[in-house]
Amino acid sequence: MEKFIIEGGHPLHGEVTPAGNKNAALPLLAACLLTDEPVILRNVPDILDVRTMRALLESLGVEIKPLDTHTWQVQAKVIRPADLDPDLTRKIRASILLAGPMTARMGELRLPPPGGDVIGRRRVDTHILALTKLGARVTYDRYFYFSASGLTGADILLDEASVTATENAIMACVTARGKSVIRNAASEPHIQELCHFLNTLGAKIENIGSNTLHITGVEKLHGGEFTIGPDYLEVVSFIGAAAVTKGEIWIRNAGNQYLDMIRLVFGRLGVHWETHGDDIFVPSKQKLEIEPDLGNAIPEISVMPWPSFPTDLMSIALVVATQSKGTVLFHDWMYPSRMFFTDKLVGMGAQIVLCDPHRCIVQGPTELYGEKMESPDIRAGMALVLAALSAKGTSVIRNIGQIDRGYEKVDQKLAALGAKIQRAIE
Ligand SMILES: CC(=O)N[C@H]1[C@@H](OP(=O)(O)OP(=O)(O)OC[C@H]2O[C@@H](n3ccc(=O)[nH]c3=O)[C@H](O)[C@@H]2O)O[C@H](CO)[C@@H](O)[C@@H]1O
Ligand SMILES: C=C(OP(=O)(O)O)C(=O)O
Repeated sequence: MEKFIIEGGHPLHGEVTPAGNKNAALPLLAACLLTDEPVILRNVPDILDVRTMRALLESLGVEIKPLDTHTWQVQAKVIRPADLDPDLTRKIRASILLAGPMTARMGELRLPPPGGDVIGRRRVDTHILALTKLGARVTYDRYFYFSASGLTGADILLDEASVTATENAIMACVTARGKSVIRNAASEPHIQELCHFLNTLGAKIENIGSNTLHITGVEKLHGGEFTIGPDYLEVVSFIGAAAVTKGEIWIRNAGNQYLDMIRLVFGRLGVHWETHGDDIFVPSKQKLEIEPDLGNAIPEISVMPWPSFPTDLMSIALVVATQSKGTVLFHDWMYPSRMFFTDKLVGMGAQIVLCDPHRCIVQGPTELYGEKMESPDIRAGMALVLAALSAKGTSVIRNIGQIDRGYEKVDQKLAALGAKIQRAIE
């Protein structure tokens, strides 16, 4: 196991470029199963989850040739519905994304339970609803078994706007016979990217970015090239890191088109940034002050499906709030375990009342002090890094494999910005 040792109190300065979006890279890699021709993917992030997805795809017979660190040639020329290693599927939530393309192309997949962040129950019912609607049979007895003799387009109403279920439904629809409509579809940036990627391979997906997708099935997809967009979660993590250390940074190729709602919410915490083309400048002279609602009411930051504020950024926003003057209520109804890491912030000196598993009140600003902590999940882990960067003294964060799942070389990027951070083996 590895850990980070962080000496806090050093403002970040300089510039940083985000890696490709983890939650786009994973479905795009899975979608390569839909064609037997070569696909070139650029800006593939070098992170643990992507390595796990690579191992899963290779076990199905997919050939993956890195052309350089971030460019892969992927070819699913001859694939087999092999038994997948449960130790691998358990590592990532995105292993469920093999179900749509494998059922579409091979007519079967035996899938051990998917894993991912331990942040509460993670339903797969919506995936089953979508695939069943297209004519697949799904059985579950500790393992999932998906089978089909050809899929037929359908009008699918998702029972919730699940991100990965929408992705599975899209991948299953693009080569299904006839037309499909996916209603109550999620529309996160990675879903939009998956649609654009599939269209470059010959798919016919319309209304991209909306919650009603229209898909006309095509017989076959061909090869192509695609560049994965920047990870907006990493971009905002760096904005947060600059704000809590009172630093001043540039973020290059930040993917500004996806940051509107996030800018609104961070603005309410007193964090502002300038956009220069696709770059971001976070100035050091920020008055971190929480903006109350009308009538001086305590504001609430609540997560919602896209285009609203994403759950994956709540932990980062929460740490920023500990450094802003005022009071704010955070509400994450999606996951029941994402707020428990607040006890670690309280241990560092933050004033937080955890009202229930879904709600907490933060009052700031409070001085934070270095602590020994464990990273419980990817986003809370990164949030603890931010807290440690702004704290007085030295912090130790263990179990950083959680952070490495989704953040590429985060310690090196922070060190280049002037942070005093070291990676060490336990
Ligand atoms: C690999 C990947 O892409 N993972 C992301 C994906 O996970 P994932 O696709 O697993 O998450 P889902 O969108 O399915 O749902 C997240 C949680 O919200 C609940 N829910 C969701 C929508 C809804 O309308 N009603 C509802 O109750 C689900 O039951 C679940 O508990 O999306 C999540 C929500 O943005 C992110 O946290 C994950 O980082
Ligand atoms: C919850 C997350 O990831 P996953 O769905 O892959 O567990 C995340 O990226 O914040």
